[in-house]
Amino acid sequence: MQNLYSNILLAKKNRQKLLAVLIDPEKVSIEQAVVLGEKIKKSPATHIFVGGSTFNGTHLDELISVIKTTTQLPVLIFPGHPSQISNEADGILFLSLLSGRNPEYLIEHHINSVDILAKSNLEIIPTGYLLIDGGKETAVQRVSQTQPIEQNNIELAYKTAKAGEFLGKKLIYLEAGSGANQHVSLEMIRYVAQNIEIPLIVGGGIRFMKTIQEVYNAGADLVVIGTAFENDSNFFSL
Ligand SMILES: CC(C)=CCC/C(C)=C/CC/C(C)=C/CC/C(C)=C/COP(=O)(O)OP(=O)(O)O
Ligand SMILES: O=P(O)(O)OC[C@@H](O)CO
Ligand SMILES: [Mg+2]
Repeated sequence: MQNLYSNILLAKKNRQKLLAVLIDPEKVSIEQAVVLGEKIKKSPATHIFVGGSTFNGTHLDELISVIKTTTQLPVLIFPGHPSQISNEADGILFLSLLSGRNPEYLIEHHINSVDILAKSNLEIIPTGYLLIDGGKETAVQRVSQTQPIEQNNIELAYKTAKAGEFLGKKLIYLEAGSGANQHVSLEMIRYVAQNIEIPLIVGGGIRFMKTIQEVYNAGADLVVIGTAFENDSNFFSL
């Protein structure tokens, strides 16, 4: 029995902020994974997310088991596709792309994941995933063929997140897209965080330690760092 979600809730209750490092399996070899795992172990990260928009699942089990030899941090699958599910992880963010209107990303991939998930020990965490315009076309947008919510449409972001909560999602993830020019605005984070009960994840385009703090202060419970750590594995010690 996993307790990933209850630990996230507990952290929120205690105002303890969480930090996930995103590992893109397409960019990391098995050899590199050992070094990366050691770096993550020394970093302030509390979670490891594994996933990529275009990854096809090759060497995923091995990659995760190698990472797990280096660190005890919980590993959560952050899937772009059902092929990215691995039983070596601890849990999965069962994303539904609520900002878009593509049925594949609202329900189809989920149906196609049932056989593997029903047999797995993964803790499944229903997550409302909202793509917010980050100033350039992102991989998620391209792959999912959906339009992001405009940065200035705070009302729509809020209503989409709240509808997700009413639907029973356990987390809301505001995503500006990997390598976004602009992260989700602090104003949008503040408004959404103040008006939902469930924990809020924010990621995409966050490049500085200072920004992580600002995003926390605006109300994010968990921040995701991908590109900044991919480009510099000493990012957190700067
Ligand atoms: C439910 C299952 C198993 C699959 C569908 C899950 C859904 C709805 C995904 C939403 C759309 C999507 C393609 C999300 C990708 C999330 C992700 C892993 C992002 C990180 O990858 P990037 O870093 O953006 O990709 P690149 O490195 O390829 O640019
Ligand atoms: O790569 P970055 O820009 O840090 O984005 C992380 C994550 O939110 C992408 O899905
Ligand atoms: Mg990436």
